[in-house]
Amino acid sequence: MSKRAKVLIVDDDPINRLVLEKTLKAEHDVFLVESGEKALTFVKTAQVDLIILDVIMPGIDGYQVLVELKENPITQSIPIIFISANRSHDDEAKGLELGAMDYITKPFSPSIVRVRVRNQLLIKQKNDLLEMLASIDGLTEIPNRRYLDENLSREWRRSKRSGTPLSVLLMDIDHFKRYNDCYGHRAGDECLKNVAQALAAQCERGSDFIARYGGEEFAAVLPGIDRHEAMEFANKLRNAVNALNIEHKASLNADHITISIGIATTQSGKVYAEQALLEEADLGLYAAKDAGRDRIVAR
Ligand SMILES: Nc1nc2c(ncn2[C@@H]2O[C@H](COP(=O)(O)OP(=O)(O)OP(=O)(O)O)[C@@H](O)[C@H]2O)c(=O)[nH]1
Repeated sequence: MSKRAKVLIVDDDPINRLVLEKTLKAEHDVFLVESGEKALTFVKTAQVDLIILDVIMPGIDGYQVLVELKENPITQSIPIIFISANRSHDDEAKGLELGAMDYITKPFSPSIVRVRVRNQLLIKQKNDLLEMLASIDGLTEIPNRRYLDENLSREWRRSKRSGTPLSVLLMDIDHFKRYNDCYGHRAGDECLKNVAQALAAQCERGSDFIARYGGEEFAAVLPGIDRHEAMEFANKLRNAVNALNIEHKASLNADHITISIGIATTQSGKVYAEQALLEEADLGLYAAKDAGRDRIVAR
């Protein structure tokens, strides 16, 4: 791995904790907790790349910790290696069936633990890369529709649970067919790429993102942002595209590339359902096009 991985060791036996720490600390950043409860609290606030989990512990046991980690979308992809004095095949099978990546029996060989941890971290790194590649649009290099659908769904549930607003923006490049016809498809691709990068560069908060919705359409998902703030953000996006000043002599509304934007917010008098949020933003976009393009309409 290019950077040191963070490995959490969960074991109620202080000697085991020390030996595991000594085994791994030359290669990884190691954190130690002595119970399942503390492990669950730890992963809520700290990012962890791998967990070595004792099975038998006072309080909640390793199996239960694993079940809870797998139920939480934030922790479900952390690889878990069980470490246990239980040498029965049934126990090992149970651990693996619950979703552990590996099962090591005590007493363990430090050199084998080191290699097994390294292997699991490599698998995790490759899985993360695949996941990332599957979520990025090949042309514009911003998140794709798949990423949008998954994350909008999650943000919508979070907004519903917490009662905080969620705004969605749909954007479309104006008269893009005429741009392709005038400058050619390759120039059209280049234009899409530049517009996408300019839009994505406006997302300063980690929770906001802009994805390619399809063709020459983009969507922004803004958790915690109300209608007024969404309007301000949309203005920033529109200005950013105008500032690119990409010549478009075939456009019917300007001499350069412009975008139209529709906005929908969960708390604008109505509480929209997840899909209705996109449909409302689309109605806003349609109204912005209808009113002359290069403008914003909030629903
Ligand atoms: N170059 C390029 N063009 C694309 C891509 N995806 C979609 N398009 C083009 O985008 C154009 C969209 O055209 P329309 O939906 O008619 O809309 P428009 O010309 O932008 O007009 P308004 O939306 O009404 O302002 C079509 O000509 C598509 O071929 C792409 O990946 N690359």
